[in-house]
Amino acid sequence: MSLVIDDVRFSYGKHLVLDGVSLEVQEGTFCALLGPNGSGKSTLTKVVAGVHRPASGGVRFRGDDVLGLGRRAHARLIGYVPQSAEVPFDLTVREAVLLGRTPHFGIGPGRADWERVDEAIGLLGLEELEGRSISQLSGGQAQRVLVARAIAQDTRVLLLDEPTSALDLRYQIETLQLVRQITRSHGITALIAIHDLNHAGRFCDQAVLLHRGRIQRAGTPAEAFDEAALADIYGLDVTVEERDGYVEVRPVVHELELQR
Ligand SMILES: Nc1ncnc2c1ncn2[C@@H]1O[C@H](COP(=O)(O)OP(=O)(O)OP(=O)(O)O)[C@@H](O)[C@H]1O
Repeated sequence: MSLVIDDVRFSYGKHLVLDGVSLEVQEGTFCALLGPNGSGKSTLTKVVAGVHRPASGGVRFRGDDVLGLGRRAHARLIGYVPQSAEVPFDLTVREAVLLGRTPHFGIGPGRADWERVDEAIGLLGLEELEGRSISQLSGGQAQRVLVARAIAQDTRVLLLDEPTSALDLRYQIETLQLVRQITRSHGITALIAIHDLNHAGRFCDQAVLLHRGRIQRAGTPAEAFDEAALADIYGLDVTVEERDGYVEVRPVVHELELQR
């Protein structure tokens, strides 16, 4: 039982961005997508989210084709947290989180929908902001609303595209802990595009390193974070050590020699 990405190729015009990406993520696994800027992480999450249609290859969940699903069925199966989202009209935080419930209800939300909304607002610590207009939120607050919306959507798969990039340290940790916890408690499969190798090493079960649209290494973080491979992919020397049971990656920083 797993999410399978099978030999996906995708181009923007003539620019090939995903060059035969294959990946299997078991149910209940928290998987990190890592790699330098422009390596294809966002594009891969967008393909799985149904935003982009691949030129070839497929995505399956529990053996069923995901990309052929209608919009509503897809949204009941897969939740997606984009890097940022524009909402065409102004909403309160609570209304924005309710948008996550639209694949589940008919004419209007029922009590169970509002319960899920309130639960997600509580999980993301947004209670004090719930009546606030989303146009008045800080970047990090808006990012937490997007995560709450996806959690309220109550899907089997959760895709998160750099959901912690605007969060302060406490909310970064809390959000990653929350996602890890729901993968454990609800058997949800989560795929997160993230830059911080150490956060991935601390919270994720599986790590996938993308470079120029291809997977270079995959496995547990300890397996994937190979010093030579990371140096090659990022163009920077690093050391990898185990600390308190987790892998820790540190850049080797050479002082810049500035020309006078
Ligand atoms: N809408 C677009 N049109 C054309 N090219 C795009 C588009 N979006 C992304 N690209 C290009 O595709 C490549 C992969 O981009 P993508 O956003 O998937 O990378 P990423 O690994 O998520 O990068 P980052 O870490 O900077 O967010 C890049 O070269 C980028 O310039």
